[in-house]
Amino acid sequence: MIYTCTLNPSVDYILHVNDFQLGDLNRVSFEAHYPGGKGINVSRVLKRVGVESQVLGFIGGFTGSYIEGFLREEGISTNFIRVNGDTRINIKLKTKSETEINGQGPEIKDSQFRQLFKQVESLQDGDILVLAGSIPGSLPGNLYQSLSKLAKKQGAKVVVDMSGKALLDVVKQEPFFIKPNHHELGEMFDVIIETPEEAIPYGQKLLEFGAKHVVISMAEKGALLVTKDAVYQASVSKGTVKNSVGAGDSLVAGFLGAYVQDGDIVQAFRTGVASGSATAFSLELCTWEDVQSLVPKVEIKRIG
Ligand SMILES: Nc1ncnc2c1ncn2[C@@H]1O[C@H](COP(=O)(O)OP(=O)(O)OP(=O)(O)O)[C@@H](O)[C@H]1O
Ligand SMILES: O=P(O)(O)OC[C@@]1(O)O[C@H](CO)[C@@H](O)[C@@H]1O
Repeated sequence: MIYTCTLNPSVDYILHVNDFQLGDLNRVSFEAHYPGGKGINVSRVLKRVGVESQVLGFIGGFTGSYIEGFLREEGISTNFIRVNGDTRINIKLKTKSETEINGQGPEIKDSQFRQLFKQVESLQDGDILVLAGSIPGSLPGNLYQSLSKLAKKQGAKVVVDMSGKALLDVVKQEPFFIKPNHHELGEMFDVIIETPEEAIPYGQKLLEFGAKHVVISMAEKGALLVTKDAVYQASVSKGTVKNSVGAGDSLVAGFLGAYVQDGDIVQAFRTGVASGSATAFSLELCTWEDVQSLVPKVEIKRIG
């Protein structure tokens, strides 16, 4: 079973404003809201590509109930831990560019935090645990490291999608797959990474530190897959970007979904990249049809 863990879920409130004026009253031309948070997005896309998963994490209040109900309607299994405060609302403002304002999220108490460890302790050999998104301020910063260690002890594979230097400690737990974007990779090593050539040596460092497969996503420039045997580059097809929120999560879901279905890493990479682009070209998360139409258009070449 695949378990996705979102420590700080959100309701994503999407607003399109044609001619946004800071400090003025602006009227929206389009608005929508969806459950959000990286692990939740991964589970929603997995469902669309035909792979079941269970969503773990902390939710609270009316926003938490909305998320739980929405996922239930989509037929996605959840095992949330309830907290006292309200799950956050994250604003995604699309004007000429995209601006995101993410909330802090509710406080998580020790007793609630221990329940999550119990859930991870019950993972079994062959399970996959996806740890994705930011760690709320009330939880220890090294939480992904401890959860990865525990999951590994249970025989589960771990997938991590997080930003910040803490990923350098998490990779010591030998995650099966990590997906920094090129900015996050640069931040980890205090360098600026603009091109695939600049990214490769740092992807290889993450392998040396313990990660098994590293995908470095580079938005419209595609992505790189770095493994111990080879480096692959994927180029993405051109399209009109409608919403890039969740593109990285869709890459993770497409990769995992294809991997659990046929075990081929390069094909998983191709499906992951197609899924990321399919989401970027949609108003919401990608559908199975969107992904299928882009898979043949992803060009992959071995460059190392
Ligand atoms: N403008 C775009 N055109 C085509 N494909 C895109 C575009 N933006 C993103 N993608 C696809 O989505 C994948 C992930 O995008 P990106 O590198 O922006 O991840 P991310 O920073 O984790 O995204 P986010 O945090 O917004 O979910 C890319 O590898 C690519 O396949
Ligand atoms: O604040 P975090 O946890 O880093 O990111 C949360 C978030 O921006 O990530 C998702 C897109 O990847 C959105 O659904 C959600 O609002």
